[in-house]
Amino acid sequence: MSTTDTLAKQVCEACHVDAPKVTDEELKVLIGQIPDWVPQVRDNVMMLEREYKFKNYKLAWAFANQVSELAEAEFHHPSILLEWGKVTVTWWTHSIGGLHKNDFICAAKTDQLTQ
Ligand SMILES: C[C@H](O)[C@H](O)[C@H]1CNC2=NC(N)=NC(=O)C2=N1
Repeated sequence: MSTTDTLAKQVCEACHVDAPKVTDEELKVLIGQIPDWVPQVRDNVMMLEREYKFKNYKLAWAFANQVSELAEAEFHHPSILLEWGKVTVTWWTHSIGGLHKNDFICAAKTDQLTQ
């Protein structure tokens, strides 16, 4: 079982405003488990982002719906940009303005949707 699988098998914990952001050390370890995801910083908020490519709009739309279902199941919600043949998914934790372990779990779960 890959470390991504391990991460994907975990469930998100309820996140409160004083939940800890991942440390730099944790970031290094966790990002290694989801190698296709890129840390991005926007308005001083660190996020995880990945682009998924599809043959057409309909397939991209169906994937975006699967990600939305995942978000509701985990009650942790990403930004989803749906375009023709492409879906960009961005995870971060609004309540702490940065990255929590939940974001890495959800990124790994998002990857599993394409397998
Ligand atoms: C309003 C609602 O409680 C919040 O948006 C919840 C649910 N979904 C969430 N999703 C994300 N990504 N971060 C949050 O802090 C969060 N909190």
